[in-house]
Amino acid sequence: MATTYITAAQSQAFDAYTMNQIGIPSMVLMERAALAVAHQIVNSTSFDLNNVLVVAGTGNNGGDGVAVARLLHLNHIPVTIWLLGNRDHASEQTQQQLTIADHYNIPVIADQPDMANYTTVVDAIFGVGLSRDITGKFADVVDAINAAKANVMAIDMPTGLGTDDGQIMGTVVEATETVTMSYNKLGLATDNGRRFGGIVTVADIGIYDPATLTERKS
Ligand SMILES: NC(=O)C1=CN([C@@H]2O[C@H](COP(=O)(O)OP(=O)(O)OC[C@H]3O[C@@H](n4cnc5c(N)ncnc54)[C@H](O)[C@@H]3O)[C@@H](O)[C@H]2O)[C@H](O)CC1
Ligand SMILES: [K+]
Repeated sequence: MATTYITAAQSQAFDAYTMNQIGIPSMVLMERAALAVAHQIVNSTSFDLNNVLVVAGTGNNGGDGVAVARLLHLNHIPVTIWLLGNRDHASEQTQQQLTIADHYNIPVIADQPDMANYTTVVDAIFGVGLSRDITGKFADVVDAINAAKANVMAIDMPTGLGTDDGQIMGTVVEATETVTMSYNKLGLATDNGRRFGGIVTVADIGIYDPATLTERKS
């Protein structure tokens, strides 16, 4: 069966269709995404789970990351969330995920930690919402992740890699693995995609392609 590759716009359109036309709540899609990522982190041989750092943006990619942190915590894996930005400016779903994480007393830090303390990093900074070059503080965070020895699991896309064309948008996370939602992404099928996305897993999270009204093909 041929693999389907999509763009960021298609990904966002399929999400919207599944939520708004079919009626699956965004938090359900986010939970299914997080379950797929957590499952891969636990079952892959790539990751030493002694101490995990989830680096989360304030968009829904970050929301996925916060949900992954909670799932790892429930799996008795030590995990810390490094939240990049103001919690009050986070998306509705990400704020809800942070409130949930608070109930489990999962530490949420704002300042860069000593990266040498962590054995695995989860890249939940930007996904298909990346819309411009990464600069300033965000670029410094990407550099810190790449300088660390820990293996990296990227959620949906390695932060900084263009979803549609695999262009490096200022800088890019060097991921060991990527779990991308619903369909593979055109940017992951490029030389940069292979180099910075690492091993790619496509997670079926119940997103439907409105054009074919069928489940994900493969
Ligand atoms: N229900 C759903 O929509 C699901 C989405 N999933 C996950 O959501 C992300 C896409 O989330 P979104 O909030 O649209 O965008 P990001 O989190 O990727 O980016 C956040 C935000 O950041 C801003 N931004 C973009 N580029 C830059 C930059 N270079 N510097 C600073 N800020 C930037 C921009 O405003 C973005 O909106 C998707 O990847 C999935 O991980 C779920 O997985 C499934 C359900
Ligand atoms: K990411």
